Amino acid sequence: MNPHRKIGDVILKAENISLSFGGVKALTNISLDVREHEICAIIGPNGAGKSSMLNVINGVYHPQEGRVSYKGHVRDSMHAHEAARHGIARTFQNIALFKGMSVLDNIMTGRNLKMHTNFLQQALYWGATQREEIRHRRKVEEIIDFLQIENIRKTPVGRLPYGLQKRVELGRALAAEPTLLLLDEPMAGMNVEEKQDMCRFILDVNDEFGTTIVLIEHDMGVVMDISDRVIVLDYGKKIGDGSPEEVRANPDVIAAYLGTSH
Ligand SMILES: Nc1ncnc2c1ncn2[C@@H]1O[C@H](COP(=O)(O)OP(=O)(O)OP(=O)(O)O)[C@@H](O)[C@H]1O
Repeated sequence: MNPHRKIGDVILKAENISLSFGGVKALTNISLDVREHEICAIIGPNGAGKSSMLNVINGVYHPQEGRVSYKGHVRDSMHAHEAARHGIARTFQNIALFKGMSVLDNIMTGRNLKMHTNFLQQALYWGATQREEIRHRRKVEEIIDFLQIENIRKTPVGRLPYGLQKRVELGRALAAEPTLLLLDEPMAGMNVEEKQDMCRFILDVNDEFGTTIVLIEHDMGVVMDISDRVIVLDYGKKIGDGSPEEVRANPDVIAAYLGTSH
């Protein structure tokens, strides 16, 4: 990791978040901070509430209690499209790409929020629309270079191996030029080599673009290797929060998570 990386101020603050689905308490009184430029992992056994927490952060779920502030602004209720507009992008546990579309076109869909011209403007101002299109294409090509997927840019995503599909999904999230990138199990189902590649890309995104990253990951080796900080959930409660070394030595975490054959 780049020794000159500088972790900044708190960019995202969740305070006393509680979320239930009917009788199921998915999250109980969770508070957490994420600092600018850091890589923060959320770990915990199945059903611990990790995905729910990510969904609260990007406005998909609305907690019954607590509040979230992002870049200093408190949000009582924020919707997913607003989160995206404010620079929060995410990938999903199950790949959510258009399988019949090419890699290039899939990544281009990540630019949607950046497109300023509407249908009428497109009809009236053809030149401006063309220039905007060229600008977006250039950005997408940069991402394709960055992720080293030039050779498959025209390939329909459904024909790619799983590891590459995950990389394309990362590309689509990057196309939105996010400040905060949420990754839900970016390495699930990958072989060792694919995991190493993905780790490198995550570290490079953080390093080169300064993107703050919150990720959910089950692979402990990966989590401990790439994270600045690890937050541990168990049965919807926070039981650990600290550096990888601190979390590794936390008895509650060992009992709840690391001690199990997860
Ligand atoms: N939309 C929903 N409707 C009802 N219950 C839900 C919903 N989403 C999550 N839950 C419940 O909330 C709890 C936390 O689930 P969540 O998916 O957040 O856990 P997780 O830590 O991400 O699990 P996993 O590692 O298996 O993905 C579980 O008991 C789950 O069944």
